[in-house]
Amino acid sequence: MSKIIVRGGQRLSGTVKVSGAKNSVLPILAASLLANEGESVIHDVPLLDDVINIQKVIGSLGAKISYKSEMMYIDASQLTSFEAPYDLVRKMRASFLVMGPLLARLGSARISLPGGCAIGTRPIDQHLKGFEAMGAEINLGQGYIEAKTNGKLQGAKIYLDVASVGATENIMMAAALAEGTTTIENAAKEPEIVDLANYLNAMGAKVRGAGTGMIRIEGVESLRGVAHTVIPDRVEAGTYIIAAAITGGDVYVEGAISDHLAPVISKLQEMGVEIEEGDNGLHVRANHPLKSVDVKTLPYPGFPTDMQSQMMALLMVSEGTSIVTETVFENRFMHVEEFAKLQGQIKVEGRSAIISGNTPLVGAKVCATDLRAGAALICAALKAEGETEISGIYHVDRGYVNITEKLASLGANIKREEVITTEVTAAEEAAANVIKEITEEAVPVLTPAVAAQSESVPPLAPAMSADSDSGSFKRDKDVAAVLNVQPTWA
Ligand SMILES: CC(=O)N[C@H]1[C@@H](OP(=O)(O)OP(=O)(O)OC[C@H]2O[C@@H](n3ccc(=O)[nH]c3=O)[C@H](O)[C@@H]2O)O[C@H](CO)[C@@H](O)[C@@H]1O
Ligand SMILES: C=C(OP(=O)(O)O)C(=O)O
Repeated sequence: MSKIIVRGGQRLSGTVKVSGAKNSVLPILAASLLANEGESVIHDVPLLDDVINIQKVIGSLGAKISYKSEMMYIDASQLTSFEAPYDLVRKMRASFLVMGPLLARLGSARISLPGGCAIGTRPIDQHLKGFEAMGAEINLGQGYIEAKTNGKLQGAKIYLDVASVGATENIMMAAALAEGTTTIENAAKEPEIVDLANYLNAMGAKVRGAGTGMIRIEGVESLRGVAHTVIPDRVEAGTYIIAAAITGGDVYVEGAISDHLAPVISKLQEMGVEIEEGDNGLHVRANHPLKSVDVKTLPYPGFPTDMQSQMMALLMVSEGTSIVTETVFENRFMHVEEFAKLQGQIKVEGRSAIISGNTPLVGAKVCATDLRAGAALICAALKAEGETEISGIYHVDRGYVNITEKLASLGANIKREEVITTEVTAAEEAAANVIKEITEEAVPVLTPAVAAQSESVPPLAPAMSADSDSGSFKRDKDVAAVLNVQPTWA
């Protein structure tokens, strides 16, 4: 376990380079499973905990996968298993993205229910609805989802009830090798969807319309491994922009793409932050006081939920009152309690948080309750008076490459310390309880503190064999209901 210690008050200046996007590289690595010939070489791969984890998942399926100097090499010509086991999948949401490729390539997939940040119920009903429309039979039980097809998947017309990023990606990958044409209506439009479509098309797929609400995929016979460079991480870039702004700094965020960050840039400019387009990045300058603004998270091209907590950190020290409304995930305000320990003044009312600005933040011991909450606490700590100690850093390691080194290079007084403890903080317990409430019927639960320490050796995935066809998987309506939980505020 690690903690990050920040002594606030340093104004950031200099250049910081953005790494490849976590949310692009994860589906792209999963899509590599679709190639039955040739090696894929993925460039600008950020070596994050999530990437290491999906590398293990892909390796456990029999593909050859290795990493060197920000490049991932994948040869999926021989797959030996269609099962992604609990020990690997529980750690992150995106591991469920191997379901579509496995189903399309092998006609079978058995995947544990996915983990990820405890920011909401995060059902997967839209993924399953898509697979079923393409002719897959889905069974649920013992915390696993098993999908099977009789022959090839069939192209279908699929309307997503919510514009889910993961469901759009999973269905797009499955449809790439299906027979006939698939349309995804109300598809997610995120830049990571476009990146995945570009990769699939380079592999030989026929995907059109990615980046719009209607994606059309004409199935092809086979796909091959190719080289591809992952887009820069817009959330990492946004986090450094906020870090610069909160310290009244002057920072060049190299690699940041303004189009991908349009709503974040607009809101920051409304607050008085200067953001200028450079040759290959964004130049950020801020002079306090900054003005308050209201923010509402929405699917792309709206304000990203993954930037909500970092924005809230900045609003705490800006002038006036702001309202932040979270519409994507129903439990994404867990950082508010942690901000209160830094003396932030925030009141939560349903889906909105009301932030009283101009608060002098004071350092304290806090805990990252999820990935972006951890990043937001680091931003707040950069402005707080005195020392802030942030635990729960394993969340941050899922999404940020070398965050302490990058911020230190901009002049931040920040360091990382390894700690050996079995203590579970109240915040970690709360985060674990959320996962528990959501999944107690479906998957066993480990508290994050225990989970982070127990690097258990994953069991060997079963080789493909006839007995995988056993009737031990019965559709369990109760579990299905759990998977389809509606947000409490909907
Ligand atoms: C690895 C990755 O790319 N993660 C991103 C992805 O997560 P992820 O793909 O999990 O997020 P989704 O877009 O699927 O979720 C959006 C909303 O749809 C709901 N939903 C989703 C699927 C489903 O089958 N049924 C359903 O109801 C979710 O509960 C949520 O309320 O998009 C989120 C929203 O931009 C980001 O915060 C995550 O960083
Ligand atoms: C919520 C996030 O990630 P995931 O979907 O992998 O949990 C995130 O990147 O902020």
